[in-house]
Amino acid sequence: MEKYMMALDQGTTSSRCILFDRKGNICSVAQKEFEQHYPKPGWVEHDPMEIWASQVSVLSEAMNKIAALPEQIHAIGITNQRETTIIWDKKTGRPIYPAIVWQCRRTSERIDRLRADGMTQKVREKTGLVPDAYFSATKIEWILDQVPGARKRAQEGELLFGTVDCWLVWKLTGGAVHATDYTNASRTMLFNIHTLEWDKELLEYFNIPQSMLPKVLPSSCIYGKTDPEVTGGAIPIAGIAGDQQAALFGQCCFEPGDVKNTYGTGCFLLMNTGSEPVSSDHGLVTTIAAGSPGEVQYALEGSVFVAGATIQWLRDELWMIRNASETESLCQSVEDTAGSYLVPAFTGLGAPYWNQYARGTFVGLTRGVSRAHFVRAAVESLAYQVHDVLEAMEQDSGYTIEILKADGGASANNFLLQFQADILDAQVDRPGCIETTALGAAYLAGLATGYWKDKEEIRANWQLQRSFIPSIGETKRKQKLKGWKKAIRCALFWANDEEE
Ligand SMILES: Nc1ncnc2c1ncn2[C@@H]1O[C@H](COP(=O)(O)OP(=O)(O)O)[C@@H](O)[C@H]1O
Ligand SMILES: O=P(O)(O)OC[C@H](O)CO
Repeated sequence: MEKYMMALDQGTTSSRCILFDRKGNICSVAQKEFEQHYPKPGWVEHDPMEIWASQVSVLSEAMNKIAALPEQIHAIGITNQRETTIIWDKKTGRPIYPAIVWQCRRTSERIDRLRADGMTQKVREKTGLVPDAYFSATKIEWILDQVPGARKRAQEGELLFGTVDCWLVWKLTGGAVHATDYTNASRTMLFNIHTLEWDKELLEYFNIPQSMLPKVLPSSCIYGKTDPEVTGGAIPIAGIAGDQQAALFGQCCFEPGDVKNTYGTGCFLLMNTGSEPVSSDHGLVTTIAAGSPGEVQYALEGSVFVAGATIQWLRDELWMIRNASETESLCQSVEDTAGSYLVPAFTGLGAPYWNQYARGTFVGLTRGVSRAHFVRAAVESLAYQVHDVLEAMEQDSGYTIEILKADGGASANNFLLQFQADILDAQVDRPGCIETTALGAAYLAGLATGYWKDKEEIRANWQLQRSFIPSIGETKRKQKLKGWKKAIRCALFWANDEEE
């Protein structure tokens, strides 16, 4: 009887379930988009029950598509949008507030206060992170402050916190397991990445009771078994990793210096730095990477908040395109952007700028700018943002990045990857399977349960689909980048009335 490895990939805009075989081939896939809520400018929320319902529905759909039985699922690996914060009642299992999504800016001013309190350096040293509303800590604090009675209930042990992986594990195990993994914990701004423990001083600073936090385990280990009521049989949950660390693993970036970039809702460039954390002087964060059983590895990360989301915006708000893939031929239909640049700083700018008050801008407009030029400027903005992060990464790590491994939904766009190679002056490689996030989660679960023997067996599955080789001269490249840097300067501090 054929056995499969199941990956549950709970992303920002959709929930996916993929069944893989031993070669890493996709045998079945099901995907469901869910609703994004924007209750106020800069706020982003999800309904945790909708996340759960969509995840369970794709789980069944993926199995039904190939008539797979529960006993054919060797194990489950979970990967997820990171930082997104859910707090629920331990007894009823009901969330006490919507999920506050990683993109949400509601706690920006709280971060200003944290900086004024002189906490920046401490946070950096302990957690590896640049203080920002992006991470979970201020989101948890906000819910405990704003939901009537929440802090008291948390102190009395009635409430639980979890990132999305933890929420799914809790639901999948029928409330038996409250746990997360090192990679997700390292995104909360409450976890000490050196001691691998929740940090008491930070918990005290944010007034968050430790009793509401999950147990933290390695990414590749058995967390528990699913409730047969939910999955039709008890299946081991044997891997968890935040989606970007899962993609790093799925791309087989096992050695120090290996780099991948995922082009999804945002763009996330990660470099494996091995068993020692490397700290950044150029606006990157230090984070925990997913390791095979028994090892802890670190990564440097540059997070770009808005990437593929720009393409969705063109489709849903501006009605410039009907679907994302249309952008490729539109971009190719014009020579360039006619001198225009789009900076999609819709929720501020992440790495390497970390400017909470930056906002989107479109500059260089002339009467000759057409829809195709606009769309091309939008697609090019993904590549420029990745360029800025990669430049910082080379400075921090001391490595020259000659090959960038690409994945994620928008990496299907050939124009984008060619432009990326041009603007980086580096080769960009796209693997046969761009679902590397899900694949990484499957690998982690498979290594913990013996479905795959070791990393070497996994590495043999990685296949190149296409390489993109730089094709523009240095003068043109520098000229384009100069325009981009000017555009960035226009976007910085836009939403902060006190800054000039
Ligand atoms: N051919 C394409 N060209 C440009 N962008 C694309 C293309 N296909 C998908 N996208 C963008 O990629 C994103 C979806 O990628 P995915 O990896 O599924 O994201 P996530 O995991 O963040 O939900 C969407 O924002 C979509 O607009
Ligand atoms: O869901 P994605 O792929 O946009 O990833 C979101 C990141 O994990 C946020 O840190």
